Amino acid sequence: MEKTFSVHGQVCVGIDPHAWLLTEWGLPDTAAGAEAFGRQVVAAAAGQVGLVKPQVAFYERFGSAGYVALERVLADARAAGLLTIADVKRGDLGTSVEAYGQAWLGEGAPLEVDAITVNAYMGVGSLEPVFTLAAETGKGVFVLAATSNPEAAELQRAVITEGEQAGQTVARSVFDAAGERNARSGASSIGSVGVVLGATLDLATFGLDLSKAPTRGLTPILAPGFGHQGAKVAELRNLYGGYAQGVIVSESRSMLAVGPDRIKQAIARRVVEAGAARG
Ligand SMILES: O=C(O)c1cc(=O)[nH]c(=O)n1[C@@H]1O[C@H](COP(=O)(O)O)[C@@H](O)[C@H]1O
Repeated sequence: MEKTFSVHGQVCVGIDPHAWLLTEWGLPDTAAGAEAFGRQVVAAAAGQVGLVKPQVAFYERFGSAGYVALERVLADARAAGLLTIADVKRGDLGTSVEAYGQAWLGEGAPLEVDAITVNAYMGVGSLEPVFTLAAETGKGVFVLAATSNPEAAELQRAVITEGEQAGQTVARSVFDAAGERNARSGASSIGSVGVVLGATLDLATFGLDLSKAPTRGLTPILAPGFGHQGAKVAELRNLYGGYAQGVIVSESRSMLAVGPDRIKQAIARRVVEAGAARG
């Protein structure tokens, strides 16, 4: 990831083929339309950024044809040297979560990507098989910790009353669990267990203090919420403090909505802004 960041910066282009976007791009709201959309976004992103994040839901709505479309988009991204984050928000236990891991992070799997988003509602520990697989394959996992949607605050700000994490918010316990794994793995730079921290949030109200970077194993942060949801790239350092070097600045609609003819320029603009914000 450091190499990607140093060569291409921290911007990630979201690939979210909403029905209305397909219409605006002159494409049908079908699997073929979502495929063409994804492949055009990949072509525009190639060479400008290091990361793309397809939102799997927009492909899944077309069933098996949607998955074939997604496989082709992912193949294009790989061929273009882009790292891929599948936004699947999976979560389960035991051998079931292990199977999800193999589906997305397994070497040679049809849907193989470089990282996935996961949900810790069944406990961070339930995701251990995916963390193990990610470490073995050199891939990444982003655990939802403080998400950008307003409905999440009640649950994610809730304070734990029992066990080792008593007194911490749920969001903080997820963040700390990721940090512990990155430090434990001996990573001297950016670790493989990341968290999702929405850029629209006041993270202090989630019990999170990001002012100082850890001395071992920086936890990477997937940061959606820029652009359409209102967060500003120029605020990167204010939002993520000592962790700013490991933040993936993710945007979908705000870049995609400019249309196929102008998306390349929109991406280029954001890369410059994020570079300036990172300092
Ligand atoms: O995991 C995510 O990527 C995610 C987490 C979060 O807290 N908020 C959030 O918006 N997302 C995703 O990031 C994308 C945001 O899209 P835009 O709001 O169009 O930039 C969508 O695919 C969301 O599902």
